[in-house]
Amino acid sequence: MTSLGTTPSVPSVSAAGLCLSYGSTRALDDVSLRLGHGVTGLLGPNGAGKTTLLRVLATAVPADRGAFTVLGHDPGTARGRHDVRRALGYLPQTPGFHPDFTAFAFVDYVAILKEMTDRSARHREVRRVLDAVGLSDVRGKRIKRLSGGMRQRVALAAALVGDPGFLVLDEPTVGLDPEQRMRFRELIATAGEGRTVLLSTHQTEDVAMLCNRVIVMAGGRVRFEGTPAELSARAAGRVWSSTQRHPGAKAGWRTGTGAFRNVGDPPDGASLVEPTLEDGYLLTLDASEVAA
Ligand SMILES: Nc1ncnc2c1ncn2[C@@H]1O[C@H](COP(=O)(O)OP(=O)(O)OP(=O)(O)O)[C@@H](O)[C@H]1O
Repeated sequence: MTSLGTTPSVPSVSAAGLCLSYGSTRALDDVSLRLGHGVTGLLGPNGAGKTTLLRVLATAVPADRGAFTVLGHDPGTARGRHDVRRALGYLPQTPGFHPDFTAFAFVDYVAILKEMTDRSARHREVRRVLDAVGLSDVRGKRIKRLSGGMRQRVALAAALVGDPGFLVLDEPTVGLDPEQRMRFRELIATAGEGRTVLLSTHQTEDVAMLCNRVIVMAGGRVRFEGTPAELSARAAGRVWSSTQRHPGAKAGWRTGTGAFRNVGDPPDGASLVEPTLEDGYLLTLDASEVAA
C-alpha cells in the first residue's frame, strides 16, 4: 500500500542521479526522487529543469547519467522503454494537435500509437476518456473550433487513454481562465485516484488545492520534496507584515490592504503573519531566482 503525504515506501516511480546538460547548461543536476500514488506538484522558476525532468521520465529524451524506473519497468533497455511508454500518459507543454482533426480522431490517433489494435475496443476507450473529461458532446468537432480549455481537455483525454498508471502533465493549467482551471483541477484530482500523477506548474494554488506531495526544483536540482503542509511550515515565523517593504526581505510586495508582506528573516518585533505554501516555496529559492 502506498501512503499519501509521506515519502512513498513502495514508489511507482523512482529516479536516482539524473543528469542532463545542454551544452554548458545543466538542465538536470543529480536529480533523485520517489513518487507514489496521488498527485505530486513540481514547482520551480523558469528554467529550473521541470520540463526536462518530465521529458526524461516520459522517455522523450534520454538522461546523460542516472537511472529511473516506472511501475517496475527500466527504460534503460528497449523492452523496458516500450513497457514504460505503454504505462504512461503524457500531456506535453505544447500538445501537437492537428487542428483539422476532430477531438475523437485525435484521441483515437493517440490510442493507435499506444498500440490499441482492436478497433471497437479502442473506440469504446476513446469515448470513455472523452466522457471522463466532459467532452462527449463535442467529440465530432474539429479541434480548431474548440476553446483553449476544451483543447487542454482533449490533450488530457489523450494522456488518459489506455488507463496509464503514470500520468505526466506539463503545465496543464497554463492559459486557462479561473473557471476552466478549477474544472481542470477537478479532473486531475480524479485522475490522481489510484495512479501516480506528476504535474508541473507555476501556480502554487494548483499545488495547495490538489497535490498530496510537492517537489521544488531550481537550477536543475531538487530543493525540496515533501507535503504541501511541510512546504508551508518552512515559512513559519518568516513572514511578516509592515508599512514599507523590508530591505532585508527575500521577497516583499504590497497587498490589497496597502500593507507589505515580507518573506525572509524578520527583524525583532516584526508583526508575523500566517505563512502560505507560496511563502514556503519562495524561501526554497535564492534571491536571484525569486526575482527571475
Ligand atoms: N533543447 C534545449 N536546448 C538547449 N537548452 C535547453 C533545451 N531545453 C531546455 N534547455 C535549457 O535547460 C534549462 C532547463 O529548461 P526547462 O525547460 O527544463 O526548464 P523549466 O523549469 O521547464 O522552465 P519553464 O518553467 O520556463 O518551462 C534552461 O536553462 C533551458 O534554457
